[in-house]
Amino acid sequence: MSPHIIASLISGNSPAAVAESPSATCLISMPVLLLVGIGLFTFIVAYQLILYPFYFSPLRTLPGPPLGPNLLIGRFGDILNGEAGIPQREWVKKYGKRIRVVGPIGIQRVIFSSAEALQRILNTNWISNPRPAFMREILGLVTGYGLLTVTGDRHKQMRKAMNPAFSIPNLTAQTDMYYKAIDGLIAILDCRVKKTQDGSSVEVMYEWMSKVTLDIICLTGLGYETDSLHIPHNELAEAYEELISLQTGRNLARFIAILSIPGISTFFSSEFAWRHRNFLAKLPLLAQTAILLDAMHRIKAVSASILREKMKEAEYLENNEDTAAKKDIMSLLVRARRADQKAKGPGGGVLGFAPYAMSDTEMTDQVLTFLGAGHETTASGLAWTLWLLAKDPISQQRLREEIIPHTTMSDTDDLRKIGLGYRELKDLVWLDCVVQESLRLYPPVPMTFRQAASTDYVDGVLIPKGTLYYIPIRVVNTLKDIWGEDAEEFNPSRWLSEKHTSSTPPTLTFLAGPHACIGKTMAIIEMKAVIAALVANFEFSPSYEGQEAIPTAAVTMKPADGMPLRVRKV
Ligand code: HEM
Repeated sequence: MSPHIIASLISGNSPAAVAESPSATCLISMPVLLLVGIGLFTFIVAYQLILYPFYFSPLRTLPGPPLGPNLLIGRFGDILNGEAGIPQREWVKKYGKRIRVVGPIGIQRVIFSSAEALQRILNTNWISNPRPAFMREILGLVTGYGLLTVTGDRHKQMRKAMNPAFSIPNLTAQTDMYYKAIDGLIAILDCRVKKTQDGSSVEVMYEWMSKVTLDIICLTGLGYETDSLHIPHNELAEAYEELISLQTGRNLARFIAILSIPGISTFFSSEFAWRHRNFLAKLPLLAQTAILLDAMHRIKAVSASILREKMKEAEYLENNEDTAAKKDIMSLLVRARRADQKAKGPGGGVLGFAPYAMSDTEMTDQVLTFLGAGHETTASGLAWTLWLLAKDPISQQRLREEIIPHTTMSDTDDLRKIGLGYRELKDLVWLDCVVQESLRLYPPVPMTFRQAASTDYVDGVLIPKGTLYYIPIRVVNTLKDIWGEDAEEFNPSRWLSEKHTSSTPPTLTFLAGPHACIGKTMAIIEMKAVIAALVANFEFSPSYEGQEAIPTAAVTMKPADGMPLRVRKV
């Protein structure tokens, strides 16, 4: 129906008369168009928020929590205000292992927690269930567009190129590199404890863990000395501190909303955006983005310079046949790339196709990925382990008794040095039980997402293309039918039983399938080395009566209060 006819119906004039009077057409048709627009908008909103999820979606028959008091945000409020993974755990307990949750603006998430369903999503059909775009955009901005953001064939190639650098022989060769930072931390804590009158000091343990893990990952991953334990103003340490301070659930929700604007992540990655960050900071909602851009710019500059150094070094080693080659992961990758290029010749891969070799940009992105993926996760894992030991003095003492025979007392100070290698750390049974149990109960990455790229049947449920899967890492790690009635309690002894000493631990802490954490073994060995040295020298207890842990999660699950603990020399 043309606007003239609508206008004539309203005004009572003939359509022709209305058509001849442009001002009348304009006056009358505008409110009508406005009404039609409002009607259409209301319909779209109602369809998205209510009609589709509750009357048309094939997922509507799945059990799950009711929509909640606020139509616009769905159950998102519970997730934002609750402890990481806990609202989901309660829903799984109440509604079962296949549930649907309606989140903000009617977006549906499906939570599967059976082994079969997760196997299908993460392993068998991993290519059709990639990380969703919003997640790749966020990870790309803070950890570079490396292994964490690619999928399919590109991921397969990149992972194949990187796997050798994470092999057991390489990790074994690296273990002694941990101890410079670990010994530094022990000496600092000792000094702080000695300064107090009662021989005990309250230390914000997450901060110390963040520093020691940054120093270790920089040295083992990049061959770069940060020494953030002694030099708090180290440029990399400062930039990461800023990034970590941005990690709150609310900021994450804000970033997801902003990054859903098409093209915005390319803009944020540009030099132009960084140069105009002060202007961006003044715009509503973008203040945090400006801080993020600035921190990432500084981290990228350091990463690029590290890579340049590595390339020079690799060239020098080739020409001088030096045997003292560096053992850090980045040096190994750079040397492997040169060897590969040399063997196949320029453009001379199989059947004339260019062989796969990471570009310089991809290599810089891997530097960022190691720093982003390997630093905070391990720091969180360590802080939670110390917390659990502080609450369980018997397990803590048992651990000390296991470790002390493997230590030596230093001649210069009264500190115990451990210096244990890969194999010895792996063989300490109670240490293994404690670390595995802590990673089960407080997984540093409590959940992740996948998105169905095509329609599929999972666990008998028709999953439409585009459906978001919430991968419930913390929920699966504490399922009572797998772990027993004490599934939500800290009980390291459970790892002594035969059932749990099989080579495949049934936790999802490092995920499963082709995207499972490449740094798993490295992280576990590093955690063991740090915990062993700390517990051999110090006793940890809660810093005040009635202290509770407050896990907060954006990407990693950290203690909201930084985990203050009382530290006393043993
Ligand atoms: C306790 C410490 C750690 C935990 C709990 C952890 C956990 C995880 C999880 C859950 C994922 C899968 C994320 C997803 O697909 O959505 C992952 C992937 C990854 N992690 Fe870790 N991680 C830890 C330490 C490390 C370390 C030390 C490194 C490297 C130096 C590292 C490098 C990576 C990389 C590169 C990926 C992407 C793997 C791929 O997609 O192929 N992580 N990690």
